[in-house]
Amino acid sequence: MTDIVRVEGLVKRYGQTLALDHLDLAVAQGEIFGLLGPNGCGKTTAINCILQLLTYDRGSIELFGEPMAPSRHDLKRRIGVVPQQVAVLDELTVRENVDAFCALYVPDRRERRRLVDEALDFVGLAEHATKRPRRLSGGLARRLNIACGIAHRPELLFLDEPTVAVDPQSRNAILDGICRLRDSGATVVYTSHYMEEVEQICGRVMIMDAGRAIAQGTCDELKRLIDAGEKIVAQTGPLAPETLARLEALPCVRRASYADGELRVDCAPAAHALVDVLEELRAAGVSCGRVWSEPPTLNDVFLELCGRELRD
Ligand SMILES: Nc1ncnc2c1ncn2[C@@H]1O[C@H](COP(=O)(O)OP(=O)(O)OP(=O)(O)O)[C@@H](O)[C@H]1O
Repeated sequence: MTDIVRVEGLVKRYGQTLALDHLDLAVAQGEIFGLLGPNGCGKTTAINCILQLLTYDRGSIELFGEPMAPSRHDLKRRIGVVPQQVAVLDELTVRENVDAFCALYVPDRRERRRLVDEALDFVGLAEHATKRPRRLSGGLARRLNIACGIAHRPELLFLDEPTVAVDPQSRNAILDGICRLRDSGATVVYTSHYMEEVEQICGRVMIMDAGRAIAQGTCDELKRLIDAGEKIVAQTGPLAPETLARLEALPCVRRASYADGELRVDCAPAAHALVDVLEELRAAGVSCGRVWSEPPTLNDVFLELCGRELRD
């Protein structure tokens, strides 16, 4: 598969702050690639360097197989950007905003009318087309931000935390829309500090911390990097210490603990421990309320690789 984005050894300093520390990145055609990391890890800086909106100290950047440079307007034309902050003009209506951004790339007025209509439909804003942006809710304003970034039909789209502080309905509409863009052939780079979103839509993910790539791969590949399996949780009455000890003695169990009416059992990777755990509880005469099993999450991966929670 062709790499649409290829970044090698990217270094960016802001004074004493090393924001990007020899970052390598390769995004294949037609994938949604997630940049996942806590606030301040360098996601926005990476995107802005790739787009040549920031100068950088070292490294090489290729887009569509060609070297990227500030003067490469031919490449920039093929890119869409949805910045982290909603960046629209309050003096213009919703429709006029999308048209103004689209006009940067598409001079023909009639073609633009069709593209703007399609973009407004796509993000579900057609009925708000004549409103001023300030009359939109936060979620709808973010959808407008997206419409402005996609109306000219970019082949490569950068979305920088597009769902921060949006309502669940707009969030789902945004995530669904991004998958539809991928299905129509676009390549998407998606930054987020929400692991659930990244797991939901990204084919491959890079975990970033302190300007560095900590790990990358599919979500399943990342989870296989760590030494953790499923968590089993059971609602029970208080448990005797011997019961916890017997559970911990099971070969598939790493740790068992009890707090606030819930038994929590951390299992070894790839272990199928539920039956063994339930049998041990039954043998000890413990009855359970609700019992569930949670697979490891990207937060567990981040915790193990970086020593802290993704959101702390
Ligand atoms: N203009 C700037 N001047 C100085 N330091 C900056 C500047 N912009 C970013 N930084 C620093 O560079 C590092 C990376 O910031 P960046 O905004 O790229 O991270 P991020 O992962 O996108 O975080 P967020 O999700 O909060 O935007 C941080 O330590 C930040 O404080």
